[in-house]
Amino acid sequence: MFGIKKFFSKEDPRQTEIMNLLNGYRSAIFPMGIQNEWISSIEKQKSVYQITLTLPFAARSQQLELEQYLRKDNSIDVSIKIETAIPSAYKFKKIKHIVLIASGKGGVGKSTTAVNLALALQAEGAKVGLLDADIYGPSIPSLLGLEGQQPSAKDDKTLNPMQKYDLNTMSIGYLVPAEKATVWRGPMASQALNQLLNETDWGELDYLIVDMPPGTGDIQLTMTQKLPASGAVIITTPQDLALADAQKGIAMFSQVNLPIIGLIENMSYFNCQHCGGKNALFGQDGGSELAARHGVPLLAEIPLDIQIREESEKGHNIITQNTKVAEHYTYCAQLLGSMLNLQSSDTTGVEVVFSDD
Ligand SMILES: Nc1ncnc2c1ncn2[C@@H]1O[C@H](COP(=O)(O)OP(=O)(O)OP(=O)(O)O)[C@@H](O)[C@H]1O
Repeated sequence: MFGIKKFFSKEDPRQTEIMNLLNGYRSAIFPMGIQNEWISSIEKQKSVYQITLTLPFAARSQQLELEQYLRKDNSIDVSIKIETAIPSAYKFKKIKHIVLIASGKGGVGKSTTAVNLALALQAEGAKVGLLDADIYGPSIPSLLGLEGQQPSAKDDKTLNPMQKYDLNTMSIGYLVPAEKATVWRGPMASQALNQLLNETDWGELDYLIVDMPPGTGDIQLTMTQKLPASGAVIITTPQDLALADAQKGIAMFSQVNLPIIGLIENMSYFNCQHCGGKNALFGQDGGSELAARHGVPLLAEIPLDIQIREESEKGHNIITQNTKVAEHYTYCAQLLGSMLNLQSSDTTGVEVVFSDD
């Protein structure tokens, strides 16, 4: 990485002050501040300092918070531009990170969360693919409004991914009628996943988000072992049964030494339309307690929201609609990228602790 100093036109104490302030900034997304090698340039144009940051994870919309921080407490007039350059150690083909989205139990909103996280990562500046590994119940085609469409062949051996909202996606649902896949036995399902992963021309991706089949049985374990993943995100709801199954998911990934990037509690609460208050209809704090018990980050508490269900059913992109609900996924995507960056950095690895219970 380049040193910031060479971009200074001449010694300006304000530039050093900005650098120091950015180094000292702390938030959940930047637990260790903005590092010097991420500051590409600081240039004064008229009275405004133009700052370009090149981050190793996708967090484009952090620009506003950082500008506010520099302006408010330190009265520096700044304009920040955030670029993304995720370190390019390819884990598989030209894919930098494969991230598994899993749940111990069906119906907790795993696929919906996988799609919205993929879209949020993309909107924040990453190049993203989405692989539907839920061989028995593929829902990615309908969540992206691509039902009934089929991918084209690149050559005898390779398929072009289906594209929607700038995501590259592949699903068994594009290739086989649903009733056929549901009768497949474990080895066939696992082989189908292998083919979807290996025989798709994914192109260059920062993240490949994989929507795993629900559950923690042999099929999920075999699939996990076959995927060269960087880590897993577990989706749960606050209900006791879902939490108990999420715990089994944590145990399954620990068995194969796959880091848990974090837990997402979906359908956490409901915003009452009348009083505006939060209604914890499925229980309270279950996700945060489970995360704390296992030493994994809680990446988000996503509300039960009618807009999520309605827009998902229509295959719409809720992330680009700038809704309140989109903010949850955006923040979660930034946190996921930041955690993954910390986990994959040699010097600053986050220790993930698994307890026996
Ligand atoms: N936060 C939410 N608010 C409202 N509805 C939601 C939310 N999350 C998911 N849903 C809805 O819940 C239903 C189940 O979601 P989804 O299909 O994503 O679950 P899943 O865990 O992937 O299910 P399966 O395990 O069967 O594949 C869908 O109708 C979806 O629109």
